[in-house]
Amino acid sequence: MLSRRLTTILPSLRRSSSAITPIEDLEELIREPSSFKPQWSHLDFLVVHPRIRWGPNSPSTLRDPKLQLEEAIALIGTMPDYRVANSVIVGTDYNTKRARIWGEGRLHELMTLKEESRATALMVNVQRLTAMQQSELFSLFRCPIFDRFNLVLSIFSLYAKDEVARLQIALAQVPYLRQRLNRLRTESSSVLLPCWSENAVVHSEDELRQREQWLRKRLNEAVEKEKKERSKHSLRGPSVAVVGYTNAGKTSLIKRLTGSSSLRPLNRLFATLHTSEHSARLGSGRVITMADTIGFLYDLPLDLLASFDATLAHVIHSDVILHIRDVSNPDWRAQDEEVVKTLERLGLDEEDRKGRVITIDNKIDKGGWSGEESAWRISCASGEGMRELIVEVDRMVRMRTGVRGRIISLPFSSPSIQYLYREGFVVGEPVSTDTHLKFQVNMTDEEFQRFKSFSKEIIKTLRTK
Ligand SMILES: Nc1nc2c(ncn2[C@@H]2O[C@H](COP(=O)(O)OP(=O)(O)OP(=O)(O)O)[C@@H](O)[C@H]2O)c(=O)[nH]1
Ligand SMILES: [Mg+2]
Repeated sequence: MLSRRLTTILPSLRRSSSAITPIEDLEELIREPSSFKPQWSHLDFLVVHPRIRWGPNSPSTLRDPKLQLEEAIALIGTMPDYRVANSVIVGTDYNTKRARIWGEGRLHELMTLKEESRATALMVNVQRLTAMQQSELFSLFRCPIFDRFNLVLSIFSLYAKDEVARLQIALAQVPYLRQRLNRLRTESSSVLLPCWSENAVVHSEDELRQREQWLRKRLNEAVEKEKKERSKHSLRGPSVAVVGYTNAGKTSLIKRLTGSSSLRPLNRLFATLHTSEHSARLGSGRVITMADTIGFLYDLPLDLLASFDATLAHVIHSDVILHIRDVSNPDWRAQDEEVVKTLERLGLDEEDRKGRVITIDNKIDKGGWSGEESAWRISCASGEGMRELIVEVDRMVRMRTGVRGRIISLPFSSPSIQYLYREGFVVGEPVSTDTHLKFQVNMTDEEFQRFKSFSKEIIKTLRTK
């Protein structure tokens, strides 16, 4: 019989556990960043990676358990006050979905390890523990029990900078609560939730449905407002999005190509949590808008990803997508597979990918290469391969946006000249005749029509003056 009396001092909760948060309080929680925080301010983790034993039902995975454990440790390192006290890989028949995951012997070893390491939290490195598993593990370990889902949710809630992000996180928490509805009738329920403290027991399906509807409505409104704001400040030209596994070098690449001083590459998972846009000028003179995006992560739960759809959705509609991979990471193949899967889940099928995605092998200064002929090899650190990549981006942008070369002849004093330069349409030096300048420009048909109506407008204004 397992000892249920093994206790640890529970880390103090930010707020005392309460019943359901009424919608009015939720509103306040979402408005007020300082109250929207992970539930625990400081934790020392025992990280356990369950290595699934090979068997007829085991899932196929390219991943090395050691690398998976390292990634879980790096994820915890993303939180400023979370530390890893100890970590271990333990064989398991996880597929059997046993309530306690491991047998008694293994559990005893883990509980001893937790005590010896003075850990105050347990992280089981699986996508999501069932409500039953979480509750059972809590009754044994007497500390907060994390899986990848609630760890990622805690990270997101700590760094949620605006209302949209906070609403997305609150929405992502709904299915989590629903799964635990009515199942948990112990004290444990109040410490199982990653964000603010709530008690799943007192929720009813109706209350949750109301909350979900309210959150969706608020989220739609907030997204519309943000869209309007964005369109006011929106940058010009074709759109190029940079996607990839977290820490692959997306921000570094955009910083290299745009020189944007606001970008800060960091050696941290999820360093970028919000899409941002930056202007770059290609060799052809075209101005493009580059979007830096949130990194993908192995096993990032679908509903969590879906809750961040609002940000990622427009990325998928970019004219060109750069998929950057860190080929110096021994795990790059599995990461690559995960990114491709995620893009598919977001609606980018194989055919679409072929015509729109440029695959990039980054960090070649650290060694490693995918061996794939079609991948562009670069180093954001040394700048190697950058020139060739820019030429390829230019080619792809032109192909995707149907840009054609044209000659436009304008009088020396035409105000439209400024327009052509400002929009980045001009290629090379103009040729002058006695009265006119001849410009070689690259424009799509749509841009040409817009230019013509702009010129007409200008001429009209000049005439009426
Ligand atoms: N050696 C080397 N380091 C690189 C290179 N590119 C990026 N890095 C480093 O890799 C780390 C991650 O870079 P970021 O550009 O922040 O990566 P990211 O893909 O934006 O990461 P997230 O925003 O966290 O998803 C930083 O420490 C960079 O300095 C490279 O070509 N060579
Ligand atoms: Mg980044």
